[in-house]
Amino acid sequence: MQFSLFETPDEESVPYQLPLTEADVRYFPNALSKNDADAFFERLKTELPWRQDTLRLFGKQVKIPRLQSWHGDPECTYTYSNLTMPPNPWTSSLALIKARCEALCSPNYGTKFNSVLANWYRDGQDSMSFHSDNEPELGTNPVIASVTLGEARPFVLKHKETKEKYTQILEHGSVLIMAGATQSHYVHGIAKTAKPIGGRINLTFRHLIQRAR
Ligand SMILES: O=C(O)CCC(=O)C(=O)O
Ligand SMILES: [Fe+2]
Repeated sequence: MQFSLFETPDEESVPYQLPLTEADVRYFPNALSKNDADAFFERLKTELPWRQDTLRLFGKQVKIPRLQSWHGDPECTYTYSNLTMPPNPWTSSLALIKARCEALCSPNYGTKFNSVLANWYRDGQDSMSFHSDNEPELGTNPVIASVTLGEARPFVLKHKETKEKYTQILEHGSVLIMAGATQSHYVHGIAKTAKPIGGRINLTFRHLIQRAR
């Protein structure tokens, strides 16, 4: 399969700064062209080694309501909700999308990503509860690039103190960049919906800091 990753010229990917206090969140609606986004969506569904992970909650093993796959440089073992995940290697599509996210980050942050968490929301019953991406490995004020492929879903940011909520619909081919103090002041999540909807793949690119040994 041939990807024309930079089919969308940079100047068309104008970011929208979300009107949030104590946060820095930018939304690029057409970060990937429609053709590339369609092709990546189909390819990632079959290319990634999707796992159904479970969590221990109130003494019971509970299935996480989505499938996941963790990828990155070899040193990027990730601990998430008591799960320790050694990284799967980069695939060609993940590496191409990573390059696109780094290009979008370059004017403001110059972040290079070394890992990505892929989430597959199979239907409206799959979700992600409110959380902050504030694991110690991410360091202070992490830059996180979140890519959406497939069904658009509302992404809700909630201020930790005022509880004020802001919703951004994340569309097919979009990239959302969270930076600055966003993780310190807000939680974010994807709610379930009873509507009959299709699948969505989300990729959150991160830069993990290696702990001194
Ligand atoms: O699916 C999304 O848009 C959010 C994913 C997310 O918050 C995460 O992986 O930490
Ligand atoms: Fe998150």
